[in-house]
Order: sequence, then structure tokens, then C-alpha cells
Amino acid sequence: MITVEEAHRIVLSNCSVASIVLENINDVQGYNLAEDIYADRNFPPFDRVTMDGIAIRFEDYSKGIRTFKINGIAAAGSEQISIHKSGECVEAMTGAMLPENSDTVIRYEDLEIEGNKVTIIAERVTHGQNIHREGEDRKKGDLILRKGKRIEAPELGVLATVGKNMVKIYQRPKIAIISSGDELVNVDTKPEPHQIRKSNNYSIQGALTQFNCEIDQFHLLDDPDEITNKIRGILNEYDVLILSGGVSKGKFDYIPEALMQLDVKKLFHRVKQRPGKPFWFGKSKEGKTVFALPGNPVSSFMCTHKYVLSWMRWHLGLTEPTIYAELASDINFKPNLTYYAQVKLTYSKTSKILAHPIEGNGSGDLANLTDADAFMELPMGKEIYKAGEVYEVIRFR
Ligand SMILES: Nc1nc2c(c(=O)[nH]1)N[C@H]1C(S)=C(S)[C@@H](COP(=O)(O)OP(=O)(O)OC[C@H]3O[C@@H](n4cnc5c(N)ncnc54)[C@H](O)[C@@H]3O)O[C@H]1N2
Ligand code: MOO
Ligand SMILES: [Mg+2]
Repeated sequence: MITVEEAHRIVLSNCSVASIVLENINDVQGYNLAEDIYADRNFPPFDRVTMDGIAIRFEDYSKGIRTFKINGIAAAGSEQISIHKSGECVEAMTGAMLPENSDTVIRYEDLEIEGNKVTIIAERVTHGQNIHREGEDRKKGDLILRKGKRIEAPELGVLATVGKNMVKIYQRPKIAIISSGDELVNVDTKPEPHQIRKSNNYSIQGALTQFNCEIDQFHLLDDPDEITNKIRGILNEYDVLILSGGVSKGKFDYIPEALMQLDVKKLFHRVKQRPGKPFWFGKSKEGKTVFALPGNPVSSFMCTHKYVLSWMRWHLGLTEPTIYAELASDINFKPNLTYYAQVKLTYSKTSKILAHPIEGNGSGDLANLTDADAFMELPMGKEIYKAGEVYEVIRFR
């Protein structure tokens, strides 16, 4: 049996970063950027007029000139035009390049126009008003989107602005979530007294939706041939297999044997942790990744968060901040295992994150998870974890 640290290291050292593909900007929303994006021009690329009106030299205004002769019109998309002499102005539209030799824009609402004469009626005009200065937001060459960032609507706008019609993204893996056990029936089925409805599939899938991957669900009955044949087919089609159940010491726990028959190399089986001790991890010859999680709902849920999500983030070039919390009350845990205590998190006025233990009835008690927010990772080698001590937490909401 290996330690949690060892298990986590093996999982990540057997995680290749996703292949990088170049996709059209119309097809990348929800993916993670696989390249740093830099400003190809200043943001904005020129002094941009922000209100429809006229552009003048503030010097004329400060000398008391209030009526100007209009000598042209600067439209958004037209090349830059100039003001040539004092007392002249140019009509300037929002989005236009600020006319040369001008430095102040007054909107139409503050003007009276007669023929080609315009008089300023505004109470106050300030130098440089109604202009979005070149490079005010970002400078040419600035890093504006970092590799690993998830592409949502705002990022699409910036990618378009810098001309990225083809974008490098991390290809997301195809995932198979596979439950196993004769006792399990579908959510829409009325169980017999000896049966239960499948739940792990939903909670595992729920933990993975953040990555927007293609996920399919499968179920295996406790039949060695069925298990081997079905997993063989799934291994051909999917990049990541997440099984739950059938990995402990039971007579019908066929999964490790089946995986061995399918040449999936066992990288470890059993970890010094609770819940999740019987966790099995391996890789097929073709490089497919197999997480065979313990069947108990809290075990599979914890292993999903501690190991599978870490693998996914690494694979997709994502980083996740480590969160620590302070224990609000003592926890006693005798076995020499790393203990993942379920906790509810609150935030003290001194901006501390407090972790309140939510005991529950062991790793079969999936309902207890609905009262908790995270697992607090309590390291091996202690039996009492005192209030006030700080430990890492793995949030699941
Ligand atoms: N003699 C020993 N027995 C057990 C040990 C051990 O070390 N020695 N380990 C215990 C621990 S720890 C765990 S965790 C479980 C894990 O067992 P399996 O991975 O073989 O899981 P199953 O036996 O298939 O099922 C366990 C339990 O979970 C329920 N289950 C399974 N799949 C689902 C699902 N998709 N949705 C909801 N519930 C599910 C199943 O009905 C069982 O009640 O082994 C202990 N035993
Ligand atoms: O591994 Mo366990 O402790 O029942 O989840
Ligand atoms: Mg079992």
C-alpha cells in the first residue's frame, strides 16, 4: 500500500499534457488556451473618438473661441484627417481616428450648428475629453491571455481583436465513466429490496463537467467476461476510463483481474488513505489512463477530486490554487492513514476559512456529502487533529 503523496505523484507523472490542436476561433469556446496571446497592436490602436461631435484644438477654446468653421468629417474607418488652422474644427464620429492637431471632442448635444458654422454651448469643456487614448488599455506586445485560460465569450473578443482566427487549444480527452455491480439499477428504476440506484456515475460526472469533455456512461454487471469484453471496447474508444466499484477484496470484485487481462498496467493498487483505500490506477499499452475507484460513494467522490481532477488539470494545462483552512473543532482519527474528513467551510470576520467537521457514517454515506463543502486532508502519523490547526482542503463545491 502506498502513501497519498506517492499515489498523487504517480498519477501526475503518468499524465501527458493534452495534444495541442489548432482550431478555428468559432470552435474554441469552452476549451483551454494552449498558447500565450499577445497584443499585436496597442489597445486601442489609435486615439479613438468616443462621442459623435466635433474635434477641436483645446488651445482655441482656452483663447475664448466658441464658434468654429467645419472643414471636414472624420468617420470611423476613414483615414486620419487634420485640422489646419485656428478656429477650424472637424466633425468626428465615435470610433474614428482623432483628427491630427486636435485634442478635444465635444458632442453634438453641446453644440449649435448653422450651415458650416458650429458654436459650443456647453458650460464646461475639458482638455482631452471624449478620447480613448492609444494604448491606454494594453500596449503592443503585452501578454493579454495566458496559456491554460479557459476561453469564454470575453476571451473570444480579445482573440478576434488580435487576429487569432486559428487558436491553439488543448484537446480535451474523451472520458468513459463506468459503474459496476449487480446491485445497481438506473435512476428511473424502482429498486428491488436488495438493489440500489446508481449514484457514483452522476457525482463523478458532476465533478468533471467543469472541463467540458465528451463523457459517456457505462455499466458492468458482475460477470468477468462481460467486464473484460466491455472494457476492451471502451479502451479503444476513450482516453480516460473512470471505473467505480469492484476493486476491493470481494468475491465479485473482478475489475483488477480484468484490467490485467487487458494488459492495462497496474501502477498501484491500495493507498494509505480513508476513504478510498482500494483505489487502483493504471495505464494501457496505448497510453489510455484508467482510474478504478472504490465503489463506496464517498470513496469514489473523494478519489475523483483528489486524483482525477488533478490529472485533468495537469492534462489541460490548468492550475488550481491550493486552499487551506483552520480546523474549527478537534478530530480524532486513529488509523495510520491519511484521512479525508468531510468539512463545512465558513469565513470568519478575520478572513479565515474555518473547517467544521461533518462526521457522517463512513464512505457509504453519500447523503452526508450534501452537508459538506470539502475534504480536509489530515496527514498520517497523528491521532488527534486539534482545533486551530491548518490543513489543505479539497473543495467540491
Ligand atoms: N475485507 C475487506 N473488505 C473491504 C475492504 C478491505 O480492505 N477489506 N475495503 C473496503 C473499502 S475501504 C471500500 S471503499 C470498499 C470498496 O469496495 P469496491 O471498490 O470493491 O466496491 P464495491 O464492492 O463494488 O461496492 C462498495 C459499495 O459501494 C456501492 N456502490 C458501488 N458502485 C456504486 C455506484 N455506482 N453508485 C452507488 N453505490 C455504489 C456498492 O453497492 C457497495 O455498497 O470495499 C470495502 N471492503
Ligand atoms: O475506502 Mo473505503 O474507506 O470505505 O472508502
Ligand atoms: Mg467490493
